[in-house]
Order: sequence, then C-alpha cells, then structure tokens
Amino acid sequence: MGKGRRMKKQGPPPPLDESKVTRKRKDAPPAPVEAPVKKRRTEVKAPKKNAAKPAAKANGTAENPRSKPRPTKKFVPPPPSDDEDEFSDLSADEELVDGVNVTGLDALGSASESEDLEDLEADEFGDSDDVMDSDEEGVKKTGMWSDDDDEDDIEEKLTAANIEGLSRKLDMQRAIEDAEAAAELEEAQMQTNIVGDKPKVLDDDEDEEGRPITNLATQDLQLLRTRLSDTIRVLDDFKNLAEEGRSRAEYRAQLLKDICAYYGYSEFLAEKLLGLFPPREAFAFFEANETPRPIVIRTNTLRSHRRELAQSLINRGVQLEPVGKWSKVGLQIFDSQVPLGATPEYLAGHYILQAASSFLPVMALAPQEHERVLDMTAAPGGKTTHIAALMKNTGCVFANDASKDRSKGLIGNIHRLGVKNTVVCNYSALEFPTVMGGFDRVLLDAPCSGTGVIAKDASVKTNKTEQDFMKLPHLQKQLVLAAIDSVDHASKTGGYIVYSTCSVTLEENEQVVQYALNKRPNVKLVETGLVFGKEGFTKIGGKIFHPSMKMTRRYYPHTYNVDGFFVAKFKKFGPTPAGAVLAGGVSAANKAGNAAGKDAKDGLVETEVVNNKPIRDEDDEEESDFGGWDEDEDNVYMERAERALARRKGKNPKANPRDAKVVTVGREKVESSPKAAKVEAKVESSPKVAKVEVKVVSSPKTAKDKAKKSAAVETPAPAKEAARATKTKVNGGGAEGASEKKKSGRKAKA
Ligand SMILES: C[S@@+](CC[C@H](N)C(=O)[O-])C[C@H]1O[C@@H](n2cnc3c(N)ncnc32)[C@H](O)[C@@H]1O
Repeated sequence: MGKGRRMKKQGPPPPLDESKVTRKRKDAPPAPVEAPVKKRRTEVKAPKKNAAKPAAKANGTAENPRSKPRPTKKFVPPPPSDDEDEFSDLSADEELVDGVNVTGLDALGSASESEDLEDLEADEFGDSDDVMDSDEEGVKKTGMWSDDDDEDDIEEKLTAANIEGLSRKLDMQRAIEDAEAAAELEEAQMQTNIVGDKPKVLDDDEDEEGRPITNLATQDLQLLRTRLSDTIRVLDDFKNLAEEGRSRAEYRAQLLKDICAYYGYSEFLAEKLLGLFPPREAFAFFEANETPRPIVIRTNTLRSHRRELAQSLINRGVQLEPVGKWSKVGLQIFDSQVPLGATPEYLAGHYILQAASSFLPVMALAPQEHERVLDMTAAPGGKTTHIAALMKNTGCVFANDASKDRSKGLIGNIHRLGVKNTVVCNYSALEFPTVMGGFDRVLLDAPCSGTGVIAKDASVKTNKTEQDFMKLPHLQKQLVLAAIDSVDHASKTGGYIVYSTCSVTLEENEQVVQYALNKRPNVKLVETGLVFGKEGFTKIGGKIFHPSMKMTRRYYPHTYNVDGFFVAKFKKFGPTPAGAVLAGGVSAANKAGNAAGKDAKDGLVETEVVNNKPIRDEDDEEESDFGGWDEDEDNVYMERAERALARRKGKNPKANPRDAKVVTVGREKVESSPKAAKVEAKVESSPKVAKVEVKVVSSPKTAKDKAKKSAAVETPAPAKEAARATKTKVNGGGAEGASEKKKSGRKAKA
C-alpha cells in the first residue's frame, strides 16, 4: 500500500473505551479460573433483561462516580499461543474475518442490547483476541501480528469491524445513559421546580428539609449535584428558565460555588477551568477528571512489534486492544492478571507504560532518521524513547532534563528500551542554544501545572496558586524561545519545534505560543499532522490570539478520554533576529556564529565560544550519575585523536594541533588563528555552564582576514604567547566560580 492509503486509514479515533476498563479492587472476588480453551468462542450469550446500568456521564445528570462502583469484569484466561492449535484457531477466525461482521466485537455491538452487561463483558473478554485486529499473513506464518499494515487488508477489515463493533456498543451504552439521564433530569426537575419549569437554584438557603445550604456539600452530594445540573440547564436556556430579575452572572457564580464544593477545587482553579468551556461542557470536563483514563502501553518498535507483544501479553492474561487507528504502537489495557511493570516483556523493553496523549507531541514532531533532535525536558523519557524508536536508533537525540534525579529514570528507560542514539544531558533548558544548537527538531514538553491530568493527581485541584500561573508561564515562555533558537532554520529535513503541555489553561498554552510568535518573527505555526484534537483558541474570554492558533491542538479527558494535553508545532524559517534576546538573557547579536562574517563591517566581531563540557558539582565529580569525568584521561584521548586526524590530513602530527582552533557555534564555523594578536577572551561562569566569549577585533574585511592581518602586522608571536596575552575575566564567585575559572582558563588558553 502506498502512502496515500496509509493516510486514508487515519481518522479521528473512537474514544478510548473506558467502559471496558476494570479497576482492580482489593475486595473483588478472585477471578474465576477456567480451563484454557483451545477454540475461541464466536458466540455471544443471549442478552438478558435489566442490564446493570452504566454510569451516566457528561449530560448534566451523570451519577456520581464516587457513589457507584463500576461493574467488575470477569476474566477468562486466553488459550496458550505457543501451540499449533492456536494458529489453527486463528485461521478459523480468518474465515470469519472475510465476512467482517462476525467478529467478537461485531457481536458485541448487538450484545450491548443484552440485559446483563457483566455477562456481556465476560464474553467480551473471553473473546478478547477477537477484539484485536488480526493479520492474515502474519497469522498464517507466525500466529503473531505485524506492525506493517501496508500488507494486510484483513487487518484493516478486522480493525474496522472492531471499531464498528465498539462504537455500536458505545452507542447502545449512550442510549441507555441518555434514557437514564432523562429520567434523572425529570426527577430532579420535579424536586426543584417551584414555579413552573423554572428550577430554583439561587439563594437556596435551605434545602427542602430545611437544612442550611452551606452544609449541603457535606450532607447531601446528590442534592448538590441536582442543583449543579439545574444551574447548567438554566444557563443553557437562560431566556426560558432563569428566574425573573436574575442575571447570568449570578447563575454562573452559583455554578462555580457548587463545582468547588462538589469536586473539591479551589475557587481560583475552578474559575480558570470553567472559563474554558460552555457550562455543560465544563461539567463534563470536571466529571471526567473524577475517573482515571485507560491504561495504555506503547510498543517499543526497537525491540518488538505490536502484534507480537499483544500476543505475548494475552498469553499472560492481559486483556488488550489496539488503542485506535491513529496509533500503530499503542495498546489499551482492559484488564491484567499480571503487574504490567514487571512482565518479562516489560523488563526486556518491549513496551513502556505511557498515556495515549503522550504519543501526540512525538507524532507531531515526526522525527526523521539521521536527524539531530533535542528533547529539552526529557525525563523520565517516555517521549525521548519514542523519538529514538521513530528514528530507528539513527541520527542523534539529545535528551536533556534539569533534574538529576528524574534523569536517572530517563537513563533507565533508555537502557531498558535499547535506545542507542541518545545522549543524556543535565542542563537547564534555558541554557540552550548556548550549550548546543543547530538541531533539526526540538521537542519542548514543558513543565506545567498538570491541569490536564487531574484524574491522576487530584492535588492539582487545590495546590495551584495564582503565583504558579505566573511563574510557570514565565518559564514556559523562556523555554519556548530557547527551543526555537536551538533549531537550525536551514535544516534540510526539519526546522521544527513542538511545544506541548499536559495542561489545558490558556496561560500555559495559547498565551505561550502567542508570546513565541510575537518574539520570534522567524517562526510560524504549522499543522501538527495529528488526526484528531480540538483546535486551539483564537478568541476566548476577551483574549484574541493569532488566527493560525487554530492549527494547535487541544485534548480533553471528556472528549477523547485521554489526558488533557496541548500540542503546537512551529516551523522556523529564518535565523534568530539580531535584536532578539535569547532565553538565557544573551543578545542574539552576541552570538558569535551569526556575527562572524556578517557583522564584521563595523570592525568588531564578537565570537562566543561555547564550553560544551557538562558542568557538575565539585563534590560529586568522581561519583557522578553520568559516569564521572576524568579530564586528564580525556586529554590523552583528545590529543591522540587530534594527532591521528593530523596524520590523516597529511600534516605533521607533532605540531601542536591546538595551536589553531575552530570554534563551532550552531552550524557556522569561525576560524580564529592562534596568531591573531588581539584576541580578548571574556569568560562568564554560571552555576552550570562556562561560557567563553572571544572578541576578535576585525579588519574591515572578515574576522578571518583580520586575524591573519593582525598576525602578520602586530604579533608574529607563537600561539602560546598569544594565548598568554589573552585577557581572561571571570565573573561569578565562590568555589564554583574559582573552579570555573580553572576550567575556563584552560578553554581560553586553547
Ligand atoms: C512534563 S515533564 C517531561 C516529561 C517527558 N517529556 C516525558 O515524556 O517523559 C517536564 C520535565 O521538565 C523538567 N524541567 C523543569 N524545568 C526545567 C528546565 N528549566 N530545564 C530542563 N528541564 C526542566 C522537569 O524535571 C521534568 O522532568
């Protein structure tokens, strides 16, 4: 299949099917153990009447998830796969596959009319391998799946049938939920209607039994919830349902108060989140934050294939299914008899536990083989390892994180998943591109408030303050500039920056992107290439953003059943403007690489020499988590390499190769001859980076010419003398400053 077909197969995924997720309950009865079945069942039990009702959702009358436990699903162990029978069983299914309608999931569609959902789900899980797409070729030859969908129409049909089956089941569930919701609404209306159909929700000082309203939250969640849905109903149809003389703002204030009481948010955060959606959608968002997202694993294609992995996990008693057509590597886990973080496949690096939405920034980044990619904030490495896998372990990934502790997890994942093209570094990302630049692509998965992952960390509801929403966006803005400045606009294959957060607030997303667009006219937003997701805001709450903001993508728990996320993709099409202030506070004009030839006109070229050596604390010099650094030993290797290089170039290897220096900044090279007499070196030390600025006083021509000229006219001195003549200024105090001085002195000498 060509590229076109691959594209055609993409499409908005059905929401992840949370209804099938079984949360393991400590008090749940042990799973029934059945003898392994050789043949897969293709029949589905006849539905019974009075099915267990699924929790109603997102319609203003959903049940409180805290009050009703979800049905626990039964588990039927799947047949062992390593025998021939398994293959013949699968082949038997293949016949059914041609008929597409007869998959287990297809049957599920009609079975959702069943009376007993639990029975139905037991069936569904019993037939879980029906639920997966199967590959005709792969099944015949190996009984395993192959990730190469180019070759399997059968897979497509089966997956289509799966999706069809799933969505039919979802439709049925929704119908039940809607009916339930309508009934609940009716009941609620009966309870609260005082005058006609107009619910009385304001100034409700007492409930019907005369209890003060202030205690409502603690005393009667159900009543509070009813008022919430009534308020939303009024706000939806204000003209007809509002009490006379009441304003929208009053109802909104009531809604805010009730949301805080019911879900336990600080008023500050609830208001911020409420402002993102119309009231009914906001309710769905808050509601979705009360339930966990499905567990998803990403197949590590450096070590396995999705089908192979799925088959192995099924054999261990894991119920799973491909996450959706939009990803070729994700598997949604419905139930597992084994801890997913300790299976042999996990330990062998065949997969990583990763939320579905975390795939998205890397998919948008679309790293290519042989590129140079920077992951600015990489720990614990979910996205780094995904990038490396997409690059098939070619090119080079720089995985940076400011936290040494978190970097340990990053290093662990890199090793476990067999990543071999990645360098781990430990800088503040604000120091890029002075540490290193010229990347083909940069991912900035920024530190954020986590308002998209409240289901995972409920403390976000109360622990985020106004200050956080000033500090975080400030950091994010600086980081995004650093990301942009680290990219090579002339990259033949890339020139892209992806900015992402697991937050849904404007301050951390559109406002940061807008800031970047304002500060860097050399970038523009481009399509992310993601097949689903809501458009970023161009206008909201009196704020107006650039029209291209609609190319950014927003993800919410209530829309796609994924973590809340934001993804923006920039294309850098020109160099950083000279006047721009870099994230680290350096003026772009001072960037030597850019200045070298072009700015020589004014007779002064400032050349920034970057000390790329990782900076560590003095006391952990020997026992660094990154393996330590023996400078003397390193020098021996460096000199040996330099001599070998000189020999290869036909030069005298005994001549001191360090007499001449090539400074590389970004991708532009500036040659400074050691004979240049008038070289001023300015050494600045920061706690983490030693930066050396060499000023070459140039002639009206180029810096190189000037250096030659100076050498000829002013100082025919040997290189060492020229270096000694170099003025070295060290900024920064304390032991660290002194140590920097020592290190930088060596650099300046060179
Ligand atoms: C959202 S997490 C990154 C998750 C990671 N991309 C992944 O997928 O596994 C943000 C990371 O940014 C790091 N961080 C925070 N401030 C930083 C800075 N100034 N420079 C570099 N990393 C920073 C944190 O240590 C944290 O690991």
